[in-house]
Amino acid sequence: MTFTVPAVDITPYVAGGSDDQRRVVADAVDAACSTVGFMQVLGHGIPEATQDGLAAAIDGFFGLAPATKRDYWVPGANRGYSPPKSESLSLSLGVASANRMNDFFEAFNVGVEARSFTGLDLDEADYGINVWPHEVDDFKRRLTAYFAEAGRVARTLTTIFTDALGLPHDYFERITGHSIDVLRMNNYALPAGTVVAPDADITGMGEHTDFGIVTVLWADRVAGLQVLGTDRRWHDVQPLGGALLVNLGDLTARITNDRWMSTLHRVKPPIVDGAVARRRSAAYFHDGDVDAVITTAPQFLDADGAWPTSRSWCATTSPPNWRARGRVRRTSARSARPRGCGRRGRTEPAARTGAPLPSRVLGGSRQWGTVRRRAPAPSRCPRRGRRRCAPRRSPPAPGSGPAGPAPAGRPRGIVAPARDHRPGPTCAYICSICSGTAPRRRRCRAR
Ligand SMILES: O=C(O)CCC(=O)C(=O)O
Ligand SMILES: [Fe+2]
Repeated sequence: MTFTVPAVDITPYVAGGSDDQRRVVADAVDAACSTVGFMQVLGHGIPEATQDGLAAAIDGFFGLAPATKRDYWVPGANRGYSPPKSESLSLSLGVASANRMNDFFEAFNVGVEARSFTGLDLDEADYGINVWPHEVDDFKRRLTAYFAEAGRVARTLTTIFTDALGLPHDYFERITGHSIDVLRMNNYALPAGTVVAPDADITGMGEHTDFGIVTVLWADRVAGLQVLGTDRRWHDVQPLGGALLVNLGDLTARITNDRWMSTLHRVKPPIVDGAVARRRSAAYFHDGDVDAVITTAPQFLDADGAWPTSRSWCATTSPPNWRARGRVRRTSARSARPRGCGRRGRTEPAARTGAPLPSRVLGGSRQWGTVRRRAPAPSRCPRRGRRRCAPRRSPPAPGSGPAGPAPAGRPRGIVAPARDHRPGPTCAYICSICSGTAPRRRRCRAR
């Protein structure tokens, strides 16, 4: 099976188009979101000059001396600089990374501030306050210009989503009036002169799902981004010329009862001649209002109240991206659940009833460290009622692993409360760590 990230030209929504043209776009988006969770978006209308301005701002900042960059580190806030190895995104899945190393990317974040919504009495701590390095020419203007364009694209996409999903036309407007939107610029580079062994296991950014509504990703056409396919394999993805990559976050998966996919992805740079090619990206996260309540839209609840993807929860052979499968072949899938599955006969409360998920659990300072300390990853998988499979235990390299205090400085993401623990991708992910090192049954007791 070949893996492709479908290309969708959204011009009819950007520059005007007939109803028929828009329908074609909405159908293509529906297909991409149901089968891959990622798409290549063409016709987005962001001027090249604005993208060049973004690239110049990225180069300007990351080219500063390390000590200068650290002046813009705002621990505890989703703003400013995030130094290399200060974060480990696989912790968003409640586990340490397979190689026990933090991610080597460095990042800089800017975003919407609470104070820009006058009269709403929002808490600055839920949003963050931007810092603007004065050492970089035109930094604020360039980023503000790109931010506005990326936000426009994100909102255009949610308009397409309402058409594609048959939702009320103001569905997303109602939960994004003061959306916590953040632009995170990532720089994947090792210090000059670093020689990397050909078989070194280094992680640019650990595997994770995004947790908001939709992410608009500008990236260099350089290898490194990998997306997990339903075949359980990681696939290299680079943007097509002129395209932005777009992926869905966990909130959209929740709204659609996993009809649309929030897909695992990571950045693993290829090592060529002992070196890693520098790569830049800028992810615009459209995450929704801090006080929005995210529920499964009624049309995505099963008529009989059953959880449509229950097979995949426990199917020992189901791929991490289990959701589309379970949905598409709902009836037969259910009867084909494997024997001995601890989930058998149970129902999934949230999806069944559409129980609301307060997006406040996504908000706050959005610090991995902070959130993790408050809500440690459950040691039991609450939906299965069994112990979670444990990641491989080996002592971390000195000063490198996420053992010890959770890393402060992870400015995005949630560790959801137990009721939101998502056994599909999470458990599949953990098992993918276990696999290959020991018989799965011994290592992975949840299966
Ligand atoms: O750098 C990339 O291509 C991916 C970035 C990403 O996934 C993120 O920032 O969440
Ligand atoms: Fe991501």
